[in-house]
Amino acid sequence: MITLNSVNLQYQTEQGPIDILRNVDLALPAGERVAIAGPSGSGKTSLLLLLAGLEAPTGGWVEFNGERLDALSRDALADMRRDQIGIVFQSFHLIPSLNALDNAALPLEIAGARDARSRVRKLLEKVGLGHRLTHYPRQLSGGEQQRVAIVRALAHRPSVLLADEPTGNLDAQTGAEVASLLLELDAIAGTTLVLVTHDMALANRCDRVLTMSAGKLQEKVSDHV
Ligand SMILES: Nc1ncnc2c1ncn2[C@@H]1O[C@H](COP(=O)(O)OP(=O)(O)OP(=O)(O)O)[C@@H](O)[C@H]1O
Repeated sequence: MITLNSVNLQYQTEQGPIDILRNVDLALPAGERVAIAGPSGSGKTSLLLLLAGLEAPTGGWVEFNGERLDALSRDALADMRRDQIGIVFQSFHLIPSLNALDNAALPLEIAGARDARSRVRKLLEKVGLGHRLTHYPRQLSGGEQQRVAIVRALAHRPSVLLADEPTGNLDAQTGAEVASLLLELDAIAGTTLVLVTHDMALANRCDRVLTMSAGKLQEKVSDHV
């Protein structure tokens, strides 16, 4: 279970402080899939950064399985991120000089897993990239690159997958295929999913849809209202 408790996030700028997140409460039971929609600039990415422990709230606190992140040492927080969290970005963020297999295996290898490459190879085969293992990112389509990125994010079996517009750079059909793979792998692993997306068809495939508006989080009201 992850909780955000009266979380505020404020940035200091030359024009003065700006409030990015305002009094956000959220409880994510293990295995739940939550979509977060909302206009550009409303604070969705900032929310993911807080959940990943990459940003600290300026008010309130984040809890991960009963432990407050602000009570963890820097090393403990880094370990928690490495072991428990996977992230998929809109623009893939693969390393250009590594092939698909090496890209996807990198976090596992850093974590010292002995079976990293065989585990990742199996996952890449599962997402239909068995024939692309030695291809570099520039030789892969956007959809293929995102599939590599999804394998990279899930290979270490994190308890939480954070996805920031994972289909945002893909055409509709490729996006739908990548989304299906992401949801399928997530379901098999039972990973908690927080998915930021503008795509309401994708959002509605999650258990719950929340909307972010000017730094406030709300349960989405029905489309038909
Ligand atoms: N380090 C920072 N310093 C100051 N302002 C920031 C910083 N990071 C983000 N912001 C501002 O915080 C607000 C929320 O940004 P965020 O990226 O969370 O929005 P978003 O909902 O994810 O938007 P999008 O859908 O366009 O990705 C924006 O107005 C952004 O300009």
